[in-house]
Amino acid sequence: MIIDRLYEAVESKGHVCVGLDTDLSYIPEFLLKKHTNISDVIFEFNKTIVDSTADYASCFKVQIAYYEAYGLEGLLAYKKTLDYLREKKEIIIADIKRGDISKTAEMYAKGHFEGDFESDFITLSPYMGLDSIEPYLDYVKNKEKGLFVLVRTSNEGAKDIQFIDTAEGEKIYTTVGKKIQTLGENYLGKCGYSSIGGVVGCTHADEGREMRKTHDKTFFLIPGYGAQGGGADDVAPLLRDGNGGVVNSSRGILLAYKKADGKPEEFGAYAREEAKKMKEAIGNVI
Ligand SMILES: O=c1ccn([C@@H]2O[C@H](COP(=O)(O)O)[C@@H](O)[C@H]2O)c(=O)[nH]1
Repeated sequence: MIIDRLYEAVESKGHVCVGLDTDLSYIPEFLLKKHTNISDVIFEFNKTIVDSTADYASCFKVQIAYYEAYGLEGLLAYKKTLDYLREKKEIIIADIKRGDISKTAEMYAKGHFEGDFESDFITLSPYMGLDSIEPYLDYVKNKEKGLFVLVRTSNEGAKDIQFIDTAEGEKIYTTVGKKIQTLGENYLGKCGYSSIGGVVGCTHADEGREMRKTHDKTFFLIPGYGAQGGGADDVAPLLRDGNGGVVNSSRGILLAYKKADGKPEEFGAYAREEAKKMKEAIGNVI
């Protein structure tokens, strides 16, 4: 099961998941000038970030929106980035947040678990129900692939829907979390966690703490660290026995050189330092 690979990567390298949310405005001027096409610019930036942070990262999350935004050139950069990560044997989470009727989901599964855009894990929205997740399950069971389903997201507006009380007297996100854990029990790895994980932001630590208690088999993808205000203390309640989740930081790592007012040529070194600091900060509180 793919979750065993991720669990082992956390054991050996820590919890940091580097987010490759590469907006052109994050890329230093010297790199923008060096190439004539966008795909090469984005890819060289990503390659430097990957090479610089890999020692401290258990996985990389590639947010597809940042690539789709640049059309075909962006998608070419997306593919080159995935190929490079695979070549380096890094674990790839494609943040695609899909959710659709099962026939369409079959095509999303094929598109992101096979071919040009193949990744190890993808993110899904559960809004359309469990039948929208069904088409991915064969890949989870037989093809070493995994899912992270949105449960309690990191954004402020998460409350608008995820906090609505259900007829059973619990919040929608609680119900979703339970359904994901129940479904996931059919896809457990040797590590005790399921290859069907949940997305739980670290910007609301109290709910996270509750969820961790009941979700003993659900591995968490935890966004919200750094740019969204989450820190190591907020992450700790979401982890369990030193494992159980990976923590994403995108802008915090990609833009570390700008925040420090550092030399643009050294953006990789700043990203590395930030990933190292993050790994250590989380390591110190768990
Ligand atoms: O609840 C969620 C789910 C996904 N995200 C994604 O994570 C990163 C966060 O980026 P930062 O720059 O570290 O804030 C981004 O790709 C989001 O789409 C999330 O933030 N919250």
